[in-house]
Amino acid sequence: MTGTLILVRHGESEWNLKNLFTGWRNPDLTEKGIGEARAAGQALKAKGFSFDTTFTSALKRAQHTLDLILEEMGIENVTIVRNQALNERDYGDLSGLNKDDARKKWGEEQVLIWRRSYDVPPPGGESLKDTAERTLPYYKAQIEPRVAAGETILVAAHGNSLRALVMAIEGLTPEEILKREIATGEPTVYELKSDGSLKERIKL
Ligand SMILES: O=C(O)[C@@H](CO)OP(=O)(O)O
Repeated sequence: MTGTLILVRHGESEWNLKNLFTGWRNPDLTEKGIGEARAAGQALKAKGFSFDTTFTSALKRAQHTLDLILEEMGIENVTIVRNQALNERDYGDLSGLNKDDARKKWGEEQVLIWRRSYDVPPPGGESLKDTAERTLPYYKAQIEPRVAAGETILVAAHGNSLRALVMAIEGLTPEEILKREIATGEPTVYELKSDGSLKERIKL
């Protein structure tokens, strides 16, 4: 038996547009982000998907994206599980700062290390490794068993919480996952085997 896991990053947020470090701060989607979420819903509808359960983070931009996808698909009665284990990585003291201003203050290289190293956290925040250490146990306990049992599950989350999941599902190294940019509002479909391992990755 195979199950289906669909991962989607939220649409463009107000702080993506302003080029601010976001993390656990809580901006909503922009008009463009709303359009991206609706387009994701249309793409999933065109493929005939329906969901046994859906998951999202405790943050507005991901929750709103999920709501818009379900609305576009005409799905009203599905369970929505919201949990902060799926939140974006906490950017600590960088949260709310402009990414270009941060580069001017700390230098290009240091900011790149904070943004795209595996285990160097930004001051007061989480590295990707820290993020994976809270996101993966949640995935293993709450999401993977459902997919392994043959369900179809949609997860609307964030660039770095999804990186943690993709790394585990695709068996990527830290170097490989850090090169993977997860675009806003573009669903990826994974067919998983009954032991949770990857059968096929389909980009919509
Ligand atoms: O600001 C953030 O929270 C994230 C995602 O937008 O940024 P980055 O691309 O640096 O991981």
